[in-house]
Amino acid sequence: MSVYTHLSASDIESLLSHYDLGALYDFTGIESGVENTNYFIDLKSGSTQQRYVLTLFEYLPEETLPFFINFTTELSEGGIRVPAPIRDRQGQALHTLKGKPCLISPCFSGRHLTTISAEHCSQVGTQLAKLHRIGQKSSLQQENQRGIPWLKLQVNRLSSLVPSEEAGQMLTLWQDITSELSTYERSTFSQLPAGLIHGDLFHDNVLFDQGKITGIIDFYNACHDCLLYDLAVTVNDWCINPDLSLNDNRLTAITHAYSQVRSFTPQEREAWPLMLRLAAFRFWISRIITFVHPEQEVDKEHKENQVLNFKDPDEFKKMVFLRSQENIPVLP
Ligand SMILES: Nc1ncnc2c1ncn2[C@@H]1O[C@H](COP(=O)(O)OP(=O)(O)OP(=O)(O)O)[C@@H](O)[C@H]1O
Ligand SMILES: N[C@@H](CCO)C(=O)O
Repeated sequence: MSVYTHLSASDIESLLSHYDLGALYDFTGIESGVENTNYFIDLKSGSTQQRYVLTLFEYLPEETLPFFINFTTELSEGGIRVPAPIRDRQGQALHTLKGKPCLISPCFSGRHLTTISAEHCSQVGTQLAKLHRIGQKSSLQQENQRGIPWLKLQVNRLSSLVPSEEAGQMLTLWQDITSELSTYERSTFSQLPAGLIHGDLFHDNVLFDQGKITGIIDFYNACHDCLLYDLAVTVNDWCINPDLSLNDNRLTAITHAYSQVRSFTPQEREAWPLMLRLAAFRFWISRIITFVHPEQEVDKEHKENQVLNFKDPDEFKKMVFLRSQENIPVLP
């Protein structure tokens, strides 16, 4: 279970003393999740009971959190259902508990999907495009911490840590991607629409209740980057067959719904196949670092926190190969 920092009722009550949300009635550690400690906290105010999510940040430094607080607040004000943190009596969202930064957020009903349909993908496409429209207008700043320079650094570091056959595959795939990128560099890529993106819109970060999206969570990879990259990350998780190839129906549903809100540019259509490979490569590398070589994470302070929910890096290695071989449908 991914509760790395254990809290008592009095720990939570000391935090709640800054807010007017009600009295602690119950609390439960949340088992899913990888990086942070999350608790459901049930509060009672008069005869009303309300559930919130308390997140303790195990790795993210405190100074990075205002961006996530402000971005989710902008999105929420723009009508997207995201967990904009709740502010205390002084208007402050960020607190510290047991030496770790923490936030209280609204809790959405429902669960993430275990079976994904084209209709679900259509809803996600619409919400992602709306999120991007807000993200394009935002003046908030946040670099992609896992962009091209990071990938380059990690490929170099990991090639001496992973088995030699895998190191060879990693270098070859990376060279293929970067050489294709360099041919695009001046024209296509520099002209791709960019803005703030979610960065990790896997299906376990979207909650559904009775077939409808109730909330998009986990903005801790949000940053400024190409909007198309965010769609590629999303498609590589939502629109795949069991063999990881692209599922045509779901892909059509997500891309058409997206394009109803924000039209794709000719440069985006051209860059799409490469973007799918780049997005798959990014998660291959981050999964190796998180799950196979966690000692490579920059923050050494928390290395006693063994990662509890394993995600297989090899799925994404296989996907990078597949995306360069399969026929990629043109964007609408
Ligand atoms: N606002 C929310 N409303 C309802 N449930 C939530 C909310 N935030 C988190 N959860 C629940 O907590 C689980 C873990 O949250 P999350 O995915 O943010 O974990 P994490 O460890 O912070 O991130 P990651 O898994 O990407 O490392 C979710 O799968 C969901 O079940
Ligand atoms: N969504 C990521 C984990 C959290 O960033 C993955 O599946 O590798």
